[in-house]
Order: sequence, then structure tokens, then C-alpha cells
Amino acid sequence: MQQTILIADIGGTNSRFQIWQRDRFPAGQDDKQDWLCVSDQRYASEAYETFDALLDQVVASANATNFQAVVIGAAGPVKAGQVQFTNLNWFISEATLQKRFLQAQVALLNDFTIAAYALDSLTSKDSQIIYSPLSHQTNDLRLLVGAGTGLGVALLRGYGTELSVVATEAGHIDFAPITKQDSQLQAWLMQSWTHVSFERLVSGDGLVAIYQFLSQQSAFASAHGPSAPTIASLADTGDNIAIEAIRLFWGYYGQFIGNMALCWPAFGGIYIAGGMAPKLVRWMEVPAFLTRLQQKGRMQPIVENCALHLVKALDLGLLGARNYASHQLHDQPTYL
Ligand SMILES: Nc1ncnc2c1ncn2[C@@H]1O[C@H](COP(=O)(O)OP(=O)(O)OP(=O)(O)O)[C@@H](O)[C@H]1O
Repeated sequence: MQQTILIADIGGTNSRFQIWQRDRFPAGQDDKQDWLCVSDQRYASEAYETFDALLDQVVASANATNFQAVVIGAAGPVKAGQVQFTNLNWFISEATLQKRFLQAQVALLNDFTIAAYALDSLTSKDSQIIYSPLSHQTNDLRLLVGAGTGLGVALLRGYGTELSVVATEAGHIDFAPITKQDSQLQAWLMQSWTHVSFERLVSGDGLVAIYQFLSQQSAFASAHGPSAPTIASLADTGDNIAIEAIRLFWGYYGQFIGNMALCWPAFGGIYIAGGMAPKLVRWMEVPAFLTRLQQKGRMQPIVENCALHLVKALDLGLLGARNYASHQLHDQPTYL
């Protein structure tokens, strides 16, 4: 019997869909068949008015229709099987998906929750250690943090089939200025938003905002001036404002990760994922990044005990969704 799954990682900027198939042997026989990717499509999210409009197109162009599992990771808080996207005017309902894919096991989860199910499958090529603690205190707590269109955080406890994941909206905690320049940046951002969260700085638009602040623009306007990829290209050509903007971006990213480690002492490791880190890693000054991450006063030793991994694999969400779907279809206990 053939099994077909539809998986998706839906972000504020990019929507990624894959269809995988495998031959499934009857129970009791060797069923460790490899999945084969039969479709891999990427779309610009904002080109579609609704998620359903995009899904119509994906399903119409797919050469498979009979899915046994449909797993969707979405960039927003999932409550009672529904998600309103944080950085996109989209809505998804698990019940509507289930009606559409009647035969399938359908799951709608937060994108960082689903990405967390990929961590145990990462190989040494997929991630790089950027900090290892000198002394080791261990527990099974891990953190997945990632800046892209937004700033996502998931908390992991346990491993393998015992893994449990807690989705958070921690990217929306208040930004806390440390230097005079940080305070000026915060005040400048407060002209646009009453709540200046870390996501306002540690995200694609965040990098744009920092650049505009340094360029002495009167107020933030996401459509004005260079985009985040252009700022990265400008830095490559030696543009001082772009270089400084990326330097500040990494500092705020480090400060945020350190705050997360104080809330959840992740002695099992902190994994930095999301679309931006791999693209800006050449500008990461590790000592400066670690200083801002670990400078936590009397509680610095807690943060210093957390190893830091930079995840280079860009398809973490899809890998996690495939693991999740595969698990759903397996005669094994589901994830906790
Ligand atoms: N070369 C680059 N340098 C810096 N930032 C970039 C680069 N390319 C894209 N970005 C920014 O990365 C962000 C998209 O990241 P990502 O691919 O993780 O998106 P996403 O999964 O749609 O986001 P999310 O899941 O946070 O909603 C955009 O804000 C974009 O401007």
C-alpha cells in the first residue's frame, strides 16, 4: 500500500509545501521504508489573499490527491485548532482542513512547534556549534529560537517519541534597552508602536527598522528604503550603516536568547533557526554576540551553561512536519 502525505511550513513571507510518498508494508513486516519527495513547491505568501486560495492551487497542481496525513505548521498562535497569522492577514482552521481532506489525519500546529520535531533528525552538517559550556550541567530542556518574518520560540522537553513541545509567543516580550543608543532606538520605534517587542528588532522588518533608525529616517516605514536582503548585500559592499545595523541586530538577537535561557534553562542546548541567521552568519561577531547573550548579572552562570547551535538547514519546518506525519501514520505511540 502506498502512503502519501502533504506537509507545509507556512511563514509570513514564504509558504513551503511538499508531498512525500512511501510504500507501506502490512503490519509486522519491515515498514522502515524511505519517504520519497514527489513535489516541493515554494510560494510568496503575500501573493495570495487567503491560505485557502493558495491551498487550492497546490492541490490542483499536485499529481496526488489521496493523502493519508496533512500536517501544516503556521506562523501564529494556534488556539482550539485555529490560527490567525501574526504577520499576514491569513486564517487557517483545522476543522475546515479536515473537511477538505476527509480521509487524512490532519494536524495544524504552530510553525515552531512543528520545527521542533526536526531537531532529533539533524545531522552534523545541518547545524554548527557556536558555543559549548566549559562545565556541563545537563537536563533535557532545549530551546528552539528563530528570526524570520517574525521571532519564534518553542520549548522542548525529552527526546524521540517522548518529546513534548510547548509553543510560546516569547518573541513578543518587551524589548529592554541596555545602552543609550538602545533607548533612543526604542523611543524612535514607539512613534510607530506602543508595544516595542523584541520581534520589532529581531526579524526581517526589525533589521529594516534598525537600518532606518541609523539612517536618521524620521519614523519607521517598512516599504521605504532597502529591504532586509538588500541591507545584507549593502553590508557586503562595505556600507557602514548596513554593517552597523547587522551588528546591532545580532546584539539584540543575543540579548533575547539570553533572556529565553533565564526563563527556561536549556542545558540540553539552544538551537538558533529561522531564515535570517544562516544569511547573516558571516556578520556574526561571536564574542560580542555572546557578551550580550550572557551578560545577565548574578544569573550569568545559568546562561553560560547552555550550548548554542546554529541551524543551517533552512527546511526545519518541513523536516519536522514530515517526522510528525510519519509518526502519525506509524503504529507507534504519538508524540506526547
Ligand atoms: N539575505 C537576507 N538577509 C537578511 N534577511 C533576509 C535575507 N533574505 C530574506 N531575509 C528576510 O528573512 C525574512 C524571511 O525569513 P523566513 O524565510 O524564515 O520566512 P518565514 O518562514 O516566511 O517567516 P516566519 O516563519 O517568521 O513568518 C524576511 O523578513 C526577509 O526579508
